[in-house]
Amino acid sequence: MPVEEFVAGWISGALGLVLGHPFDTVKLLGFFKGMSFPIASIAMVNSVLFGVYSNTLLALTATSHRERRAQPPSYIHVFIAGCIGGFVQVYCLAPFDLIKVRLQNQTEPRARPPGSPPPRYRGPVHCAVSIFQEEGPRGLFRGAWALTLRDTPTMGIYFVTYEWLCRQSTRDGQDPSPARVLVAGGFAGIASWAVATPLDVIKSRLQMAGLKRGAYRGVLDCMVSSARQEGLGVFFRGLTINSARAFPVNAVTFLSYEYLLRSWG
Ligand SMILES: C[N+](C)(C)CCCC[C@H](N)C(=O)O
Repeated sequence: MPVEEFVAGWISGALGLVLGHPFDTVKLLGFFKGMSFPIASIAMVNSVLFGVYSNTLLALTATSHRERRAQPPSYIHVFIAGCIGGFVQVYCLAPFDLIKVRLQNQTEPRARPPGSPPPRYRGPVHCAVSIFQEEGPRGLFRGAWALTLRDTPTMGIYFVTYEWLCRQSTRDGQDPSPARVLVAGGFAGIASWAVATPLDVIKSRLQMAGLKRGAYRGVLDCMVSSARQEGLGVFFRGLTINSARAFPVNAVTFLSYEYLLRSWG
């Protein structure tokens, strides 16, 4: 199994993340604080995504990434490979994403009034250990089903949008220009996040609900009760910030992925 796609996915995920972190944190001070945990986790998750995607395309079309400009795969193959990549990466992403959501949802120590109790989780490792102890090993996968529903089809959309935009105004057999790759990567991020946002809202609610037992019975129950209480607008919460973040993150991720692979021949 060719591994360079895994390595390129690793590095490009880390580079994309550096740009996305301020959007993820949305706190004006300390933008780049606490980045080592997301870098390590997202790099690994991106490596699995791009590695599985590329190797699935190899299995489906018998073309390696070097041959794919001369013999472009069909969009249906790109979509299937993207869905499989998205499905597999969820099992890597789920515990990291849960920890990220739990940490981001606790009030910053400097924002709490004096005398209030200390934050529940002291950092990523403490958070993982506490979830394991308080909610069991399965607790670390809370929201994983919603994450699977969110990422399987939308990663297909992600790679199809990228390929389609790259092929526009690029002559057959030629590599797309760096500007093309940036734009295609950026819009691939926006398109996939636009479709992913409703399930992203549900996923985060299920991940937080682990703290209050019995809050929701599952994905459907969470969808119905959120919509009943807050209206359909609830499914679009965070759409603007997700899209604003998605453009730079995915532009840089695809640019570095493509150029790392090209530079390795
Ligand atoms: C499938 N979904 C839309 C959720 C994500 C697609 C882009 C993934 C990228 N690592 C990012 O964080 O933007």
